[in-house]
Amino acid sequence: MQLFVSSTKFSAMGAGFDSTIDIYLRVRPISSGAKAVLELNQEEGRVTWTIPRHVSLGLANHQREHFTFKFTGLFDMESKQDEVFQKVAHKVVIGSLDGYNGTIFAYGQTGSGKTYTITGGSERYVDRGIIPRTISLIFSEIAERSEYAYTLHFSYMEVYNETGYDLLNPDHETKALEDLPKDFILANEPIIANYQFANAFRVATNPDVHFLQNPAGLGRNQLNPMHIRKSLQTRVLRFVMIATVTIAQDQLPETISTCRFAQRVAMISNQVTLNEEVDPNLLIKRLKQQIGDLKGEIALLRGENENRPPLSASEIENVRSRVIGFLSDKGVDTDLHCGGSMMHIHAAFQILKEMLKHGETQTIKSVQDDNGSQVSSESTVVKTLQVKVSDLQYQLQQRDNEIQILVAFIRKREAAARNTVRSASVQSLTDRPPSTSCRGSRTEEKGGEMKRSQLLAEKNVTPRPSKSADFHQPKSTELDVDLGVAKLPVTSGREMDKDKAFELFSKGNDKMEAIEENKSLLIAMCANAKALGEKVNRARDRTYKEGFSELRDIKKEIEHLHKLLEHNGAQLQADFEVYWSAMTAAPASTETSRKAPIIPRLQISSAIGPQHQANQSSSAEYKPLFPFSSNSLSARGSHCSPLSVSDPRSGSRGGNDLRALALASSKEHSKYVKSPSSSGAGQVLNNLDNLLQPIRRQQLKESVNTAGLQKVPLTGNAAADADIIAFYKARSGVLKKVSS
Ligand SMILES: Nc1ncnc2c1ncn2[C@@H]1O[C@H](COP(=O)(O)OP(=O)(O)OP(=O)(O)O)[C@@H](O)[C@H]1O
Repeated sequence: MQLFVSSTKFSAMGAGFDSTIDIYLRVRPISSGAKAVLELNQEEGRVTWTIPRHVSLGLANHQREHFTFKFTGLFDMESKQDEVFQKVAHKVVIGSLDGYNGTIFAYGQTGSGKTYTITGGSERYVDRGIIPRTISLIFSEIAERSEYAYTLHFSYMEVYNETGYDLLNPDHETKALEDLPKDFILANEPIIANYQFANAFRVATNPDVHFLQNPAGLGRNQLNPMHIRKSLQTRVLRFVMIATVTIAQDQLPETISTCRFAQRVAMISNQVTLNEEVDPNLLIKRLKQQIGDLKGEIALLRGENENRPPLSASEIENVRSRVIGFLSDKGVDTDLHCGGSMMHIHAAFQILKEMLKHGETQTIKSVQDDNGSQVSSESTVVKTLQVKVSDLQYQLQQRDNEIQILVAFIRKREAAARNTVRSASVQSLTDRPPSTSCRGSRTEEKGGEMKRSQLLAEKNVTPRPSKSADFHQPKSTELDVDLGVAKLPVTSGREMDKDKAFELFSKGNDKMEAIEENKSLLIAMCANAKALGEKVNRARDRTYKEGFSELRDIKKEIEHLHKLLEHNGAQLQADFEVYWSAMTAAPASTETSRKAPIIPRLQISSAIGPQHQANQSSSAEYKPLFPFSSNSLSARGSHCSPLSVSDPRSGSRGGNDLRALALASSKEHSKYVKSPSSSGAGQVLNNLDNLLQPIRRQQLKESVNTAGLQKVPLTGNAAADADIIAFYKARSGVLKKVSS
């Protein structure tokens, strides 16, 4: 899928859905001093321009006073970049992630705000345009869509009439469109090095994103419908278009022409289809499965594959209960699923036949008894009763199963308890001479009780005390021993079967009861502790994750702001160099100072921070605030810096040269601006990195564990480790594929 963001409308999101192209109108604020001649009225998506008569008289279109155009939406002079993005681009970007190509295209006369809308203003963060906001949205969306893997290709091109050139290619070679690879829009290699968001691409998961930028100065006359069709074919016609206009008097004809053009574009029908690229292996697997299913169905219909033994009684019962369920269901659409073979189907019909016969007998009986009035109700009652019986049988079976499980469980517990108590009690019983009492000595018994209490106290469990610490006194030491409940014939303690003796001994013994009770308590508490532990872990994971993604987003924003500040700083310094050269080269006449247009820019730029101003006046030891080298800045090319110093819109390459010159000499004069190492943003980023580090480590560890890659040699460096793990995961994927 591709998303083109270019200096133009696209709205339809449904597969195979026909729609017209959405056209938005954006009105640029007029410059101070310019005269607004158009009155803008908006109602129900219609925009009406009212031109005062004295203005319209000067127009070539014969004194029309009203023009009415229809747009999907209007952004007036007050509209902010965020609003434009949310209304125009958000759905297109999300649509591109869902598999629909998307194009956002700004169209309008020179200076009407195409670049401002698409790329954004270069000085204030809030002024960032559709491209940077799109990139942010794509990355935050794919972070949420962990079930998909995305690969992002990014290109940045200028298309001017029939030529285009790659803004990310350092040689900036201009080529005719037909000389560019035919699929240049589809398959540009990821060119990211020069773009300020390059770091973000480390994530390496994204949809194809293509950004097109029309050149400075490209107006309505150069980019007409003919060029659109020839250059970018239907692909570009799947778009959202933003028509940019100004209501200044001198732009009036262009504004009206832009609106007319927009109306024509709005009439183009736009068909959007879902791009689905399926992994060939997955497709083969899916088709094989389909073939298997179809073969099974054919065999079933032909009555083949029935060389299996006849249905067992329980299988027939199963079919019967399904048939009963089917008949008792009141829904008309209910299906009868009686099993996977012809035999099952035959059995179902057989059962139905029996039931029908049975119903007939009942009917005949009923007719004889009652002369017909109860026929249907009686057969219904029979059916209902049959259903109930079958239900009850089923429930009985369930209960039986549960009882079996419980009995097995209790037996297991009893055996465990026997082992514990036997070592403490039975041992003393059998080791003692037969003439002595079977009761243990008080000291031993107390000792045993103490151990149990200590154990339970350590586990923080309140034990149930035994009713009596003593065993019953024996009535006879010769023939039998009174164990309170059971009489145990004694010939010799040593000859007695130990297990049997213990069983009889412990039966009804209140100590045994206490042990059982305390044991259940312990089990319950363990289960509770386990549940609580899991709950705590879940809560902790959730909090960590939420906190982490919030921190990561904030960090992204701060990094961006930081870069923006650096960039603005470099501009400021360059502007200052130009200003300084001009001031030092020319004689300092009052006239020159009055004409110098650069001074207000210095004042604006100094708004970077009051601290900067204070430092400037208090010390001569300043380092550059934004230490771009002249090389690094010129390598960024025209897409990274405005073209001129005094007027960012002038588009003059001369302005660029001036800046390059200024930057070359900026090292010498860099003392006027403060070092970034002490800047607040740098500090905040460091702090955030420190905060994110342990969480990243934890995430890395988790991803290693999840992937079963515990033996992967890691370096301790988060970025390097992430690459190593990605490599190992890819490798194990390939091995799996090869082995399958
Ligand atoms: N909505 C707006 N709010 C504030 N300033 C704006 C707005 N639109 C445009 N501008 C400013 O107006 C000037 C011209 O805008 P921009 O460069 O975007 O025009 P353009 O249509 O791209 O022109 P060209 O076709 O010559 O490249 C710039 O200084 C820009 O910052």
